[in-house]
Amino acid sequence: MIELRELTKRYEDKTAVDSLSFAIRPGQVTGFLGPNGAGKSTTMRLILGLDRPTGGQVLVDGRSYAQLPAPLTHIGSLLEASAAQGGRTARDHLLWLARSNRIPDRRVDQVLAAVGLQDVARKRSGGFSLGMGQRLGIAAALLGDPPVLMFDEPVNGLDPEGILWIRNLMKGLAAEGRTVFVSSHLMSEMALTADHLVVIGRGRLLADVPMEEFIDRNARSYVRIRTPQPQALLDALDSRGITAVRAPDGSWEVEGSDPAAIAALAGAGGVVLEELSPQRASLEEAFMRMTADAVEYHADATPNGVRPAADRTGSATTTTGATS
Ligand SMILES: Nc1ncnc2c1ncn2[C@@H]1O[C@H](COP(=O)(O)OP(=O)(O)OP(=O)(O)O)[C@@H](O)[C@H]1O
Repeated sequence: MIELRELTKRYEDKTAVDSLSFAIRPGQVTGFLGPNGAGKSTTMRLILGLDRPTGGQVLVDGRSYAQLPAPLTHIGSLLEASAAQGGRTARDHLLWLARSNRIPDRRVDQVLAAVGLQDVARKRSGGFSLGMGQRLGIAAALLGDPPVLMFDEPVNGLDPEGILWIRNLMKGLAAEGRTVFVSSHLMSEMALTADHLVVIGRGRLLADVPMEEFIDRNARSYVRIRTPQPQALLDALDSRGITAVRAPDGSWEVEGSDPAAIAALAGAGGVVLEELSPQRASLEEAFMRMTADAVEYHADATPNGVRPAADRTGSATTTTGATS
């Protein structure tokens, strides 16, 4: 378990992490989301003792990182910026880490095999591709067989097979009862991987909820219906006080009713249906809605960055004030 208590980090006049309190629990994958500059990497660095908090504290299995006798056996991590020394072979890099954490040498070959790098174990990591480098970083995280794992943007640079591998790895680690904390900007991937979400914006906690609840609370779900008999459909729905709204593409949308209930009403009214499909909001949609006010860096929506003249008056777009 990782526990943050009123954790705060200020850099001069910038508050990167603002009184964050939450717990990352074992047995599930917890996704860590936030717009650019929200404070995710800073939070992860504080968890690993790479930065000193301005206020509050963070504990890994009840102790601060500095109090952990062999840290890699308590928490394994892959940070975006973490890199092996390019002149060393993959195996030597891991051996060096293992020995400084009292981990037996044989574990090095186990983790190299676990991440699929056994064939290049004796090659210098400087020549590795981005994906191979990520795999080496993950091997290092797994080295101490730790109960807590933390990954910052782990799928960066990985091909589809690598992304699937990471997803299954994380789910597997959580299923073993470990604490898995992962940040990513890839919403579709996060939706497939995480059970729980922690969302921050401008250093502050915005949400700490199960994935399903986050989507349900922050985005719209509805049933989409297509019929050649719209009036008959509206009448059938109206008999139960259900309202359908016409979408621009000619379909009808009903919120707050399940497809089975609508099918039963349509069937009873003899209404022909060409489509009846539940439309579940995406994590991306929910995330955009929740963090709209916490986004510091907005880009113009136009392809060349030049807004249409009509849009150039008033206070619209570009960058909002970044103070918190
Ligand atoms: N060493 C530092 N000195 C000054 N400001 C910093 C430092 N590190 C981070 N910041 C600032 O703190 C804020 C949070 O940065 P951080 O890198 O933690 O965000 P993030 O959520 O990881 O962003 P991204 O998604 O873009 O990686 C940013 O405004 C950043 O500019």
